[in-house]
Amino acid sequence: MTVTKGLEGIVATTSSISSIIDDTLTYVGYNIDDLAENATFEEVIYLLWHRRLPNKVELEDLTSQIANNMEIPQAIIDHFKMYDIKTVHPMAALRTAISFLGLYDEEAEVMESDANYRKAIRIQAKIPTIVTAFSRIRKGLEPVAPRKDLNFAANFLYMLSGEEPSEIAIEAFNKALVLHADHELNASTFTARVCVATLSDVYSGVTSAIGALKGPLHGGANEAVMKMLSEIGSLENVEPYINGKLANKEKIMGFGHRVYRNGDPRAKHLKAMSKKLTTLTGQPEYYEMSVKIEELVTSKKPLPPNVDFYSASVYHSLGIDHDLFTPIFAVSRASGWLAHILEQYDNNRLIRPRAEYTGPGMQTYVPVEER
Ligand SMILES: CC(=O)SCCNC(=O)CCNC(=O)[C@H](O)C(C)(C)COP(=O)(O)OP(=O)(O)OC[C@H]1O[C@@H](n2cnc3c(N)ncnc32)[C@H](O)[C@@H]1OP(=O)(O)O
Ligand SMILES: O=C([O-])CC(=O)C(=O)O
Repeated sequence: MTVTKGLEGIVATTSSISSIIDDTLTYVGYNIDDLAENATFEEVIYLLWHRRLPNKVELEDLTSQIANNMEIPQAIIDHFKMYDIKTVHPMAALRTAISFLGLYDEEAEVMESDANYRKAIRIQAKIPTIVTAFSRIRKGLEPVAPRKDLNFAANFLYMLSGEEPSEIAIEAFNKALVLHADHELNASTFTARVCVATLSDVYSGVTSAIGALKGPLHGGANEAVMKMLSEIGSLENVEPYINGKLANKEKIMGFGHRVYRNGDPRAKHLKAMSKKLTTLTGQPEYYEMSVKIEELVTSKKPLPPNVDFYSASVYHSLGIDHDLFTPIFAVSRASGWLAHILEQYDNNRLIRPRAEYTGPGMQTYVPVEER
């Protein structure tokens, strides 16, 4: 048996959803740069789920299906109100809420592909409502109901703050959603596929994926980047802080990637947005610190920034609480998870690799009294 730690380089499935070839990311053959500049998140959802861009009617249909499904069961709101949620991480709340949501879906256990598609719509539509409701309830505020006249990005920002967001904020948030939507066989997507490959249900697949995204080596890195920026606090402190971390062999969050070797193509878009938004909101120091960290880290190690690095200062500039950064990643990545879940069902085989055993050799059972 040959063990490949972390399954590096192992090709575990075929997929027609997204690809990373020579450091270029495409969704269904469309370069991420093209989509980031031009597409709405709703178009990307359609693209990932249907493997083609929608025409106007198809896009309107998907948009209205999402708008009609954004409300969440009162039980989820009551549940959030029941606990002292100030100490609960929003990713833990989201993981629990998606699982809970499955209890309110009459089709949860129906495995036909049409029913699975309908569940995909419902989950995608309700994720922003869940995240924003949680955020408001823990601040002692009432959740804000979604509005049918706002697009996906605008609705999220509106439900979060209760105020209509600016065009600049909507455009930036939409772009962030587009950039995070899918990423080949990343850890959370793989988790979702492993789960549903047992022919478990869609809610189980998404719940498992949220658990995997939460970790700081994956989606949790964006919150960790913001923690680092806050700890650093000033331009002068960048060098001693980063040098100290590297000397202690600690990881610098938001840097490195399992697949990209010459840089993550999404990072440049977030970097440009970070520059624009931090300037607009009068907090240029967050961008300046980030650039200095990038210069320092890349001068010492072949570790370019990944998608999580500049997204931290982007979300911070949008006035979003730092522990909501990873739930926002989930709001976007749900579209990719759901595409992969549907693809897995379409061509399923149980995913079950092997482990090389390294424990003791054969032993003989000894009764507890004799041990
Ligand atoms: C959306 C996403 O999931 S993007 C990734 C988000 N995660 C992060 O930003 C966390 C920081 N980065 C990392 O931990 C890693 O780079 C990962 C998890 C992204 C990729 O991990 P792997 O491919 O397993 O690389 P691995 O952790 O083995 O690192 C290889 C070498 O580079 C070093 N390295 C990798 N990333 C970093 C980093 N961010 N800071 C410092 N050193 C690093 C490792 O210490 C290791 O060094 P060594 O060979 O001297 O022991
Ligand atoms: O692909 C990965 O390993 C992590 C990543 O960048 C993502 O999920 O967006």
